[in-house]
Amino acid sequence: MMLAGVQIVEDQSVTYKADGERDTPGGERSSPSVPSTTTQSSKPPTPSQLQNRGLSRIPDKDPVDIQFSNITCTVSLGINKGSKQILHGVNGRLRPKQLIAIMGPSGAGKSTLLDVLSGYRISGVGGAIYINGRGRIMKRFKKISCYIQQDDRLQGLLTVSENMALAADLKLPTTLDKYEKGEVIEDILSNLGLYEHGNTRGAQLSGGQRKRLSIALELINNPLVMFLDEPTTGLDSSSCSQVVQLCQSLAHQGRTIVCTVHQPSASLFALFDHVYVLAAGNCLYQGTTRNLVSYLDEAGIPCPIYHNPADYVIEVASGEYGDDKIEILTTKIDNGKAHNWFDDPDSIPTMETLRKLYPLSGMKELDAGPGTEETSQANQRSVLIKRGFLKAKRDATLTHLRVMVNVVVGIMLGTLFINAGNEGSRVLDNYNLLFAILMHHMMSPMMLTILTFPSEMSILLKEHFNRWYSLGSYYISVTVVDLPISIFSCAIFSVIVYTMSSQPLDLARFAMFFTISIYTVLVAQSFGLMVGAVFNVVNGTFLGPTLSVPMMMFAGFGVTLRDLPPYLYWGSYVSYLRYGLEGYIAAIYGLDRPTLACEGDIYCHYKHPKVFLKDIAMNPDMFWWDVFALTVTLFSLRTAAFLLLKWKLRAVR
Ligand SMILES: Nc1ncnc2c1ncn2[C@@H]1O[C@H](COP(=O)(O)OP(=O)(O)OP(=O)(O)O)[C@@H](O)[C@H]1O
Repeated sequence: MMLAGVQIVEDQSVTYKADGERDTPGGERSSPSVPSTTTQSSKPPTPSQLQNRGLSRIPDKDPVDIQFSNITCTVSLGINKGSKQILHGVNGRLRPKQLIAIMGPSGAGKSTLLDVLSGYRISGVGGAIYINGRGRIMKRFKKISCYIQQDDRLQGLLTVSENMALAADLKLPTTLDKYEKGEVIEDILSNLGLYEHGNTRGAQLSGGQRKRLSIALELINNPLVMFLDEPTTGLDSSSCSQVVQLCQSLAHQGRTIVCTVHQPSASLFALFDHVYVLAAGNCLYQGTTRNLVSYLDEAGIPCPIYHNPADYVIEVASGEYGDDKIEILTTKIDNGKAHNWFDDPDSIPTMETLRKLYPLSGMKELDAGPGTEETSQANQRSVLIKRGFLKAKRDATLTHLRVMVNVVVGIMLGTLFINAGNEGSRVLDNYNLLFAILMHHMMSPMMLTILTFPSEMSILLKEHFNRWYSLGSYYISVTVVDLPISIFSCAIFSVIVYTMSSQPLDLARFAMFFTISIYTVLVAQSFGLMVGAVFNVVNGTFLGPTLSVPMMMFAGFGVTLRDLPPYLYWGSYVSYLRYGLEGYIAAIYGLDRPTLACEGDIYCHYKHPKVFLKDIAMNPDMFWWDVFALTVTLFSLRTAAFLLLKWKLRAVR
């Protein structure tokens, strides 16, 4: 069988032809200038090779046939800017045991179609998707499918083996013991050529290895349908063919594998069984890879000899040969309704036949189980906590730098305000120190969260969509993992600054001081989480500090609470910094602190703490009220951050 300039021979290997006519068996010659590219590495595996290479866990469930009809996708362009339709009622059929490429020029809607088919995109989507003849039920479909997005969202701090082991703990039934899970992991890693890289961290893998690890992670629960967005982007030709050959062997084992590809080389193109070509949201062709050239011929847009048909069809789709050609092809394929270019189109079962072939009773097992995820919430939490601590141990920013910053800032503030805590003439200095401590506890955890959470967010989106865990389990684990690190860094900072600045050496006062410090850290972090969950790094970095300014204004530091205009007094109730500052004052100057010592004979206005407290209009007896207000703020912000995360997980789709 010939594609233009590319021959697909019996064993599906690819050779270029120097010249000559199409479909003339035996008439092919190799050109010295265009050498034969049939090499072992580009050769797709033969059936026996496949048996050796494929995963030993061949899917034991029914293969999946996907049909979609009249799919539209419309996105809003913003307030008063109208909307844009990306997909214009496309139709198609994705047959099982096939590797299917969705192709088209940039902006044609490939990723959008994949998002819709995988169920990732839900807003603005119209049309119908049928799975084995029945309307797609998302909960059921998610159990048999996975979506691997273009950017590899991997845990860079964990090694390949750790990534796999933790994924196995989340995705395989808890009834399997570690040896059984280990066998699954070994099988996948060996087949994907990653076994030797088991001890390499995710961040240190090459592009091709990262892509293979992304696939390996999703293969753990043996999905029947895999959607891959641009799995070859950014890879060299050898890595590209490795990844596509891998997809091909997985497909031929009984899975339905759909990939978007940009502009595959002829040899890569030949590895796909089926192609679905899009142009500006319309279908130009669907059928076997081999039939593409004949299709173009028949449509009167023949592919020139020596031209890679994949390149040619993309040139046509991008309108290089005129928009009328796009229209001709869209009409010819009936926007994806026609199946004439499939192999043996008459044997393609109808929806009714499929329903009979795969009766509803077969879904019983699939529908069993209470949750969407594979394992219980308790198991998800414990695995995520384990993963969180492993990451925290190695995280240079969130853990090591954070502890270092607390030590360094503690020493700096301690040096700057040395002995200010017990000196009657330096009460105002000490007041400044307490405010500076409050600022430190507010800014560093908030900014750290705003800067680091958006990258976590993309992993959360992928893993949550692919049913690794629920948002609740994730959120609890994040909170649990962070708590000891926050307590540890806050404790170090507090001890350093408290002792260096000579605050009263009284355990009760230190405990009060530390309680307010840790509350401030946790509240600021929750605020950062809220901002980080909704905004990207750039907007978050701007909004976090900007939104914190009113909190500082209402803390009672620059303008005392007494001097706040009555119409702005409400601000002091919502500012957690007000409770923080009041709490610090209660810890240091409350509890009937005796008169302070004054150095020399100078006049010490504030050597009587009561005078100072009166001037700053703060009541030292409000400590427990402050703690209560901070507790309420903490729980409110944590709940708000959770709800915003939940909203975001849906809103991005
Ligand atoms: N949320 C959105 N808002 C506005 N336009 C969008 C949105 N999402 C996608 N588009 C537009 O829809 C078109 C199709 O996008 P899509 O990402 O599906 O294309 P693609 O074929 O995958 O392109 P590429 O190969 O470059 O990734 C593009 O013009 C894109 O700008």
